Amino acid sequence: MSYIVFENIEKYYGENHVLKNTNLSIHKGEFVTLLGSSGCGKSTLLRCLAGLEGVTSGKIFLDGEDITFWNPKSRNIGMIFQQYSLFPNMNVYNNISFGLRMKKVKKDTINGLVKDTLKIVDLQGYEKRYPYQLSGGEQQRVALARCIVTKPKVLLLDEPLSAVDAKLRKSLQARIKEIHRELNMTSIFVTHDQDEAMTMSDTIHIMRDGIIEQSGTPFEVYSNPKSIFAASFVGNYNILEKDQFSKLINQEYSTYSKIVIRPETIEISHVKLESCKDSYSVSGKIIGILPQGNIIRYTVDINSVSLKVDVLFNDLELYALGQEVYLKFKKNHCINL
Ligand SMILES: Nc1ncnc2c1ncn2[C@@H]1O[C@H](COP(=O)(O)OP(=O)(O)OP(=O)(O)O)[C@@H](O)[C@H]1O
Repeated sequence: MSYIVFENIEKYYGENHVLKNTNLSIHKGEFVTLLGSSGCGKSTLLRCLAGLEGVTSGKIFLDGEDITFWNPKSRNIGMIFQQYSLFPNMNVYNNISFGLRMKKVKKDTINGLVKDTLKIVDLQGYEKRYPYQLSGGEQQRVALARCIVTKPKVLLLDEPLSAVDAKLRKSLQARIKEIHRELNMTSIFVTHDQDEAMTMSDTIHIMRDGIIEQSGTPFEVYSNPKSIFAASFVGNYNILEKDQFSKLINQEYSTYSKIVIRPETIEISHVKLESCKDSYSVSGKIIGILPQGNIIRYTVDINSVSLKVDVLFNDLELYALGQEVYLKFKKNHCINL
């Protein structure tokens, strides 16, 4: 049975129709990511679950109970935002213990819980520091500690890493994943960063304009996007019109769809690559070279059609602008959408 269920959710802000008959089910212990462009309703969905916003219509269930009209406190849901939102006048201990003190938990119990939680977020010894004495990453870990110390049923993370630099972001991603595994806490993560979604999630829900466009494991949505929108969100697909594709393979291609091909599935060589029944072989000229970390992205012109090809940046062959090259790609890697 699903642990969290959004059932036919409609949400209007005045005239603005934000959630449009949104349906979504999440299992207990799952790490789920909502991935979508700015303004598509990701935060609104989280805020409705936390009870910070009411829904216009529809129902929300948590652990078998209809919580649609429950007040936020009784839902037992923790939420972390992009802004660290710590109390600036409280030290780390008091920030973390705040929720427990409000619940009138015994002092000894609080001490134990804060100590255990500081260990989980790797901040032992930071109890007396104030937020201004912490780095951005440390502040975000305190915010995480403050949230998990009350053992919420669900952890909501609304772009918690968008304000930290790229390197720290990677290590916090890993830490959040570890904590999720240790505590087996059902978590919903919001991002518009596809790499982050791929790294973190058991399931990705791609959201578009208030509806869930596609759901699946990172592998499923990456290897089998169901729409051009989904393809443009996960991976860097070559998206070709039918006419362009026909020009590319130099034969009439008889579907009315668009064709998408992932750049890393295309083989490139300076020698002719023999075609076979399950693949296409073409030749073209390098018209663009773009190093991207450990990958080089070549743009190749084939019969006036541009194709991006990604190659691992190792000590194998490099190609020069203007060079004639041969490409080969499998027919089952050409996805019709
Ligand atoms: N409190 C509010 N009052 C009125 N409109 C709002 C309110 N909160 C959000 N909106 C509008 O609802 C729409 C969805 O906003 P939401 O914050 O859910 O999007 P999002 O997908 O989380 O975007 P982002 O990635 O930019 O955070 C936007 O058009 C936004 O302007």
